[in-house]
Parts: sequence; structure tokens; C-alpha cells
Amino acid sequence: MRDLFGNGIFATDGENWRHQRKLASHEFSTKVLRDFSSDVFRINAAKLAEKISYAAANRITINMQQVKRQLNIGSEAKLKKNIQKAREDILSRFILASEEDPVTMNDRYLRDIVLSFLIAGKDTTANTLSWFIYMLCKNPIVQDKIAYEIKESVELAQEDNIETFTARLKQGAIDKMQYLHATLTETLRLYPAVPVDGKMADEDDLLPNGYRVIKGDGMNYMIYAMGRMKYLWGEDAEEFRPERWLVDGIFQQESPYKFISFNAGPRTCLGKEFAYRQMKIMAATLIHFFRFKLEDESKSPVYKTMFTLHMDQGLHLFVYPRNISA
Ligand code: HEM
Repeated sequence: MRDLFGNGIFATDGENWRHQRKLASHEFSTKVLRDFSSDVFRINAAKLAEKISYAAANRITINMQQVKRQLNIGSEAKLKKNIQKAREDILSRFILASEEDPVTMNDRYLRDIVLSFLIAGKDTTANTLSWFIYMLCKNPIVQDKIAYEIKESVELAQEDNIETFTARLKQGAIDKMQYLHATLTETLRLYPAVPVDGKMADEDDLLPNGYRVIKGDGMNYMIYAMGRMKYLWGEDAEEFRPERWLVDGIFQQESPYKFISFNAGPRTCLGKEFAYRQMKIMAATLIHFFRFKLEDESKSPVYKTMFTLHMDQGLHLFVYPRNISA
């Protein structure tokens, strides 16, 4: 961990961690960052949809993971030119903070912070979207329900194209998409982007189950296994059923200690709201314009154990234009 993350937020404790957590929590809650990142998400969603549109028109299959990679999401310098706003992305915000406190936030520290955020934010949402599309291919009714919800949530115009459609994905419309939110959450329950997480005992302790740990003991908790436990989720734990998250069509939060995909407690994921916003904008754009089918229904994807739950060999799909007026 140290080799990769240095003194970045994942690998530090104590004062270093508190400093980064405070700074990042503040930045994540600002409207400036929310607006900027939503613009970036909309631009990227439109770019991805254009690429897929070409594949659909020419009847070529796509590898979802590769298409997303080609987009080079994260090349913020170029995006900034498109958006015509400066110093509003998370990395620039950290650089601004470092100008105010150059001694603590020297270049090395800044590098570790930035790298940690890149790693935290990129593969987690990208992998989740691949598992999400896979689940939709396996459950075409869910796919159609989402398409219906998008039509109901966004004020559409007859002449909308990809770009004008993404521009309509404002916060109000995104918030209405409760079924999409539930589907993404159900995907994260079965395919958590971080499948296993490790902790170390800060001091001698007695765990609630009576197990004694000694200071320095390492422990792993299996997020992947916890999302599939019948003891927690009932007899249908292995089934993909977004409805389990809804009451009268409204998404219901679970305790983070039960739905553990974003961790819980003081070190809970800082990017959760950010991640949902990104995934919802991307998913709404893709599902509104396309219908996805697996290239080979007989194959199940295999996951590769990395920091994140990566899909080995990618996700090979047929794509069809969705009849929007249908
Ligand atoms: C589907 C998307 C995501 C999932 C499932 C996820 C999951 C997690 C998990 C399990 C942790 C705890 C790691 C640990 O125990 O050390 C974590 C921490 C964190 N996540 Fe996320 N994450 C996601 C997206 C993001 C995004 C998009 C960002 C930022 C752009 C982000 C930023 C962070 C940060 C900064 C921490 C460290 C918090 C701390 O140690 O205080 N995450 N995330």
C-alpha cells in the first residue's frame, strides 16, 4: 500500500489522514466541484454514446471496457478547455490548498494525494458500470424499466440528440431516477468495486463476536461475500433484484454496516455521492439511446482480483439503437 499510495489518504492514519479527510470532505461538498464534475460527466457520457452509436450503426460488437478506456476519462486538461472554467476540478483545488500551506503540502505530499484520488475514483466507477451493463443484459426487463424511468424523469424534446440530451441531465432529473439508483446499488451489492478491504488493529481489542485482537493484527473483511449472505439479505440474496431497495418507488438506504460496499464509519468512502452522480449520468445516457445484449450468452464474465473487482477479458456486447419514441 505504502509503495503505491505513499502518504495518500488510503495509506495514512492519524494527523496526516485527518488533514486530507478534512480538506477533501470540504472540497467534495462544494457546489463548484459538483457543477464542474457534472459538466465533465455529461461531456464524457456524450463522447461514449457517440462512439457506441458508430458501433451500433455499423453492426460491430464492442468491448465495453476498452471503449471506456479509449475515452481517456480523467484527461482534465483537455476537458477544461471544453468547459472554459479553470481551477474547479478536484486536483486544482488541492493545488490551491497547497499554495496556502506549502510546507505541509509539498509536491511529494500533493502527488500522493492526487494519485490516491485518481486510483479511488477511476477504476471503481468504470468497473461498476461494466458489471451494471452485464446485469442489464442478463435482466432485459430491468433494462427496459430504466429506459422508461429516464423518459419519465427528463424533460425531453423531439429534436434531442446525444449532446442536448446529456445537457438535460441536471441534478433534478438525476434525483428522480430512483429505480436506476436502486439498480446501481444492487450491482454494487453483488459486484462491489472494492471486493475485500483490510484493516489493522490500532490497539488490543475485543470484537463484538468475542474474537480478541492484538495491536498490529491485520484483518480482512470480505465485502463480496457480505453482499451475498442469506443471513443479511434473505433467501434471494444471490438474485439480482433492484426492487429490494425500493418502497413505493423510493430508494431506501441500508445501514452502511450491512451494505458495506462503500465501507462504514470514519473511513467511509468520500466519493460516494460523486460516484453515483457520475454513474447515473453515464448509465442514463447509454440506456436512453441503446439496448445492450451479450455477444455470447453462454459465457459468464470472470473477475480478476485486483484492488478493484475487474472484469477479466472485458465485456463483449451487441448494441442496438433504442427506439426512443417507443
Ligand atoms: C463505485 C464507486 C466506489 C466504491 C464502491 C468505493 C468504495 C470505497 C471503499 C470500500 C473505501 C474504503 C477503503 C478503505 O477502507 O481504506 C473507499 C474509500 C475512499 N473512497 Fe471510494 N469508492 C468509490 C468511488 C470513489 C470515488 C469516485 C472517489 C473520488 C473521486 C472515491 C474516494 C474515496 C476516498 C478519498 C476514500 C478514502 C477515505 C478515507 O480513508 O478516509 N471513491 N471507497
